Amino acid sequence: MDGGDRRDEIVEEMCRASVEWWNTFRCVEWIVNLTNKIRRRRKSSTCMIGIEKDATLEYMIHITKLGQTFLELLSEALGLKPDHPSLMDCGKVCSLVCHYYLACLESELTLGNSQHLDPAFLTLLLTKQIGGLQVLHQNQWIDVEPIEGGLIINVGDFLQIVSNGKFKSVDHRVVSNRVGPRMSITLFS
Ligand SMILES: O=C(O)CCC(=O)C(=O)O
Ligand SMILES: [Fe+2]
Repeated sequence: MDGGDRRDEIVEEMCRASVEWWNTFRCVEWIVNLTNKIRRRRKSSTCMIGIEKDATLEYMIHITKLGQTFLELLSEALGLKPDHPSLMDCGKVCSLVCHYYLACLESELTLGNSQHLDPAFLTLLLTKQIGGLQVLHQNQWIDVEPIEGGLIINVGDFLQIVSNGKFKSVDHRVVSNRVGPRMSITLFS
């Protein structure tokens, strides 16, 4: 993803998102292509506690690149050059976190993940089918529906700082579900 023909349009949408205080983005179809590519190479991978090590490493490489492309687009949305160093140095260090939320019969009594902001530039979140993520927008919790084969990208604290508050760190939480388990893989970049 580099925005291709739609690059200008995407940058404009990002500007609008910051003005309207939506700091959650959806990146569709990216995962479908990547999963197919990784699957073709699966045979050579080594299993580590049920997680395929090679596939995980390959996923990290691609998603880190995607995070950097996203930062380029955000730079442009801030009126900077896409390779502006202050933003390009961000996103070089990242960590991958996997969450496993059990189904909960009394889901109204608890949360999967309580209200918080992410201490990162961007959070790139992969989750399938089961919802639960909510973002706080104008004092209301809004459901962020998972997109099959897509990613949810949230602005974190550091991006809020380097953008002088133009992009806002997303206040979010994960509610519990009666169905499950729900899994998510988060890259903090
Ligand atoms: O599991 C999710 O959907 C969100 C996880 C999250 O907010 C986090 O890892 O910081
Ligand atoms: Fe988070």
